[in-house]
Formats: sequence, C-alpha cells, structure tokens
Amino acid sequence: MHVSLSNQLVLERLNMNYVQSLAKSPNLHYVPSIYGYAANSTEPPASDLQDAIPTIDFSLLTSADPDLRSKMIQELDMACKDWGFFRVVNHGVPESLMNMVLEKSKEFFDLTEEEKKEFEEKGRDFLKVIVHPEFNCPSKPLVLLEYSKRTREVTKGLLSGISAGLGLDHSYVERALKLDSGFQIFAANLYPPCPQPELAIGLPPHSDHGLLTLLINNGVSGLQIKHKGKWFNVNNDIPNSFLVNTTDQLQIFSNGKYKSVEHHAIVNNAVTRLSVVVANGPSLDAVVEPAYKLVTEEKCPPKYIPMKYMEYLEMQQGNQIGGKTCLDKIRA
Ligand SMILES: O=C(O)CCC(=O)C(=O)O
Ligand SMILES: [Fe+2]
Repeated sequence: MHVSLSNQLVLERLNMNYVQSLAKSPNLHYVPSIYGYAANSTEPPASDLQDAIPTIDFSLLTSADPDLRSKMIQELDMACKDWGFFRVVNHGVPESLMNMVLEKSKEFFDLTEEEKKEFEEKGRDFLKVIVHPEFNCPSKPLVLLEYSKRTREVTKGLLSGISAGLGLDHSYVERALKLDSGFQIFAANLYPPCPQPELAIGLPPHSDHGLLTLLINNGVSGLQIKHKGKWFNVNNDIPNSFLVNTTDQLQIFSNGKYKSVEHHAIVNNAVTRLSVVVANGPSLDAVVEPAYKLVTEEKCPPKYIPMKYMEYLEMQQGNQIGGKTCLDKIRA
C-alpha cells in the first residue's frame, strides 16, 4: 500500500490540511497505512532518459523564417505523437515572473489555516484556482493574473503549431475550441519530505483533462511520465523552461494521434518539492470531437463521441483519479 502525499487533488478526498500537518509532525517516522494508495508492484522502477525528452524552441515556432517554423512544427508534432510530453524553451515568459509565481505559491502554503479559509469559503479547493475566463482568485494577486495571461499566450502559440502539425489551418484549434474563452486552472502542489518515500506517492497516476498543461517546479525532481509502458523520471529541468504534457481533449481532437500522457509525482525523504501547474483547456461550452479533417468514414472513423468540455469535466469529477477512465467512457 502506498499513501498519497501531495496537497492538491488528493485533498479533495482527504482532510485538506492533513498532509501538511502530518509532514510537520515530530513523530512522523513512518507512513500511516489508513490513507492507502495501491501501487502496481509488478512495474519496474522508473528510468532516467532525460535527454530523450523533446525540447521545443518556442521562438522558432513563431519565427518569420518559414523553414525554421516548419521544422519546429514537425518536431512539435513528433513530440506530441511519440511522447505527449516536451520542454518548451525561449517562450518569452520572464524568468523573474516564473520565480515569483513559485515564491508566492510557497508563501501560500505557509499561511495560517485561518488565512487559507478565505479560499475555502468560495467553494473551491484552496490550492486550485480558476484563472480564466474568469479570474476567481479571492485576493487577485497581479503576479498570478500576469502568469495566467502569459501562459495562455504560450499555450495559444503551441496549439497553433499543433494545429499546423495536424495538417489544419494554424488557427483551427483556436477557433474550433474557442480558446479566447478557454478554461484555465492554476494549481500548486506541495510535496513535503516523507520518511518512507518508497511506500508513498505524491500524486497518483492520472492524465490531465484539458489540452496542454504547463508545469514548473522548484528544481526538485519528482515528476514521472509513462512512455511506451514504462515510467521515466523527468529530472531537474533546463532553467526557465516549461514542462508541457498533452492531455485528454487533445487526444480526442486529434482522434487519438496524440495521446494524453499518464503521469504521477513521487516524493523523497529529504526536501520539499513544489510544482506549479497551469492546465489549459477549451472553452467550457466548446463541443470537442475529432477534427473533421482527421476522420474519414472508412479508413479513419472518429474514435470519440462529441462532448462539451464542461460535461467531460463533470464526468471526470465523479470519477476516482487514476488512469484514463474518462477517455475510455467516450470511445465511439
Ligand atoms: O507535481 C507534479 O509534478 C505533477 C502535478 C500534476 O500532474 C497535476 O497537478 O496535474
Ligand atoms: Fe497532472
């Protein structure tokens, strides 16, 4: 049995402050078994294949030189197809802003329980904030507002490249999925040190529901992705880069050409890990279905039924985290 020790999604099921106070407890020498997480013990340990993870140079993706641009579009297409995971460099989001977001997120976890209540009263998980199309954060920090805007721009640029890589007009995804009112969630995950990391899991395996998720962290490793049936460590990142994964709605839209990558977070017994995630999805009222150009009646029939993104989210909420069970539910 493994225990889930992150402070994000799992908190929807555990007592919200349980993990942090548990981690701070002077008597914590072992992982209590009551919050069990059943790991697949037949799986081999994760490997390091850091260099293989593709790197996308965002500045080339938007370059005025058509050759450079089309080469990067091709690399992006391969990255989505083969990995569902890549780094993004030269994206134009200032390093100072990224560091500030990490710093402010860390400060959030240091707030008193009383101060954190402000977030709970609004009926939200206090570590997860909807930032677009409405900015729902109670205290409206400018840094978060700016980060939300800048990461949306990067997402739009990547999706324009992805649209072209799928053989569609570069603005097709933007128009079809109404990205101007795209649903964006900001989340911070804190993983305190754990005395028995081999018995624990930070965040259980799952795929994300939107189109692209952008992740940064405080330099402590812990993210692992599943690639060709095996887990891989995503070690400390190239400074100032984003880790990006393709998610459920992109798998649907691309009719399965791109896979929503399964990932999880592990913990360690020495240092606290912090990750900051921006999940970027279609508009809540956009109907997501395989792009018409990617399907043909005989050779390539649609693999998924059309569904409003909002309805997909509702379906996912009623589901236990783990695997890709929601995608399985909407197969055509
Ligand atoms: O903390 C991480 O590295 C993973 C976080 C994650 O997968 C998520 O928030 O959906
Ligand atoms: Fe995730």
